[in-house]
Amino acid sequence: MSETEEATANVTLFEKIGGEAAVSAAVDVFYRKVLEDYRINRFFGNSDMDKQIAKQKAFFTMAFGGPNNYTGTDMRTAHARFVTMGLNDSHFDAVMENFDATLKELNVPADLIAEATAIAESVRADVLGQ
Ligand code: HEM
Repeated sequence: MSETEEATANVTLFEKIGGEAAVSAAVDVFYRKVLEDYRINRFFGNSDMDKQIAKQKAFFTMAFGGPNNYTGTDMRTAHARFVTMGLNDSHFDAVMENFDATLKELNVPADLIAEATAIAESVRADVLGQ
């Protein structure tokens, strides 16, 4: 390992991506895209988006290795009622497309996008009740 690699080995994705400001900006852009996406926006028809955005910021902050202030529900429980509405892999894929497009738009380097995407992918089975 080079000195630079050693120095960055313990840095969390949260820090590498740019900390609170970057996660906050990314979640705002992400939900703008999700709400414009006809494939998935119906699921958010009854949602309080300010609350949802705040929960999602806390969730991704925790999932990316930042401070854990997430007080929301676990992923399986939180999405169970949407599974009964037909939530499936195609919807999850659409969310991931918006996630990827958001990080690209914010010029997040490709290796960090790959790391963030793997984390988001890791909740697929829980979100879909599989
Ligand atoms: C990377 C995948 C996903 C993550 C990390 C995620 C994360 C979250 C979190 C943290 C919450 C808040 C839970 C709470 O209320 O305590 C939530 C709620 C919700 N999610 Fe997801 N979610 C994902 C995928 C999806 C997908 C694929 C859909 C539908 C297309 C979806 C639709 C919703 C809706 C509608 C709510 C409820 C908002 C409300 O309370 O009204 N999520 N999600």
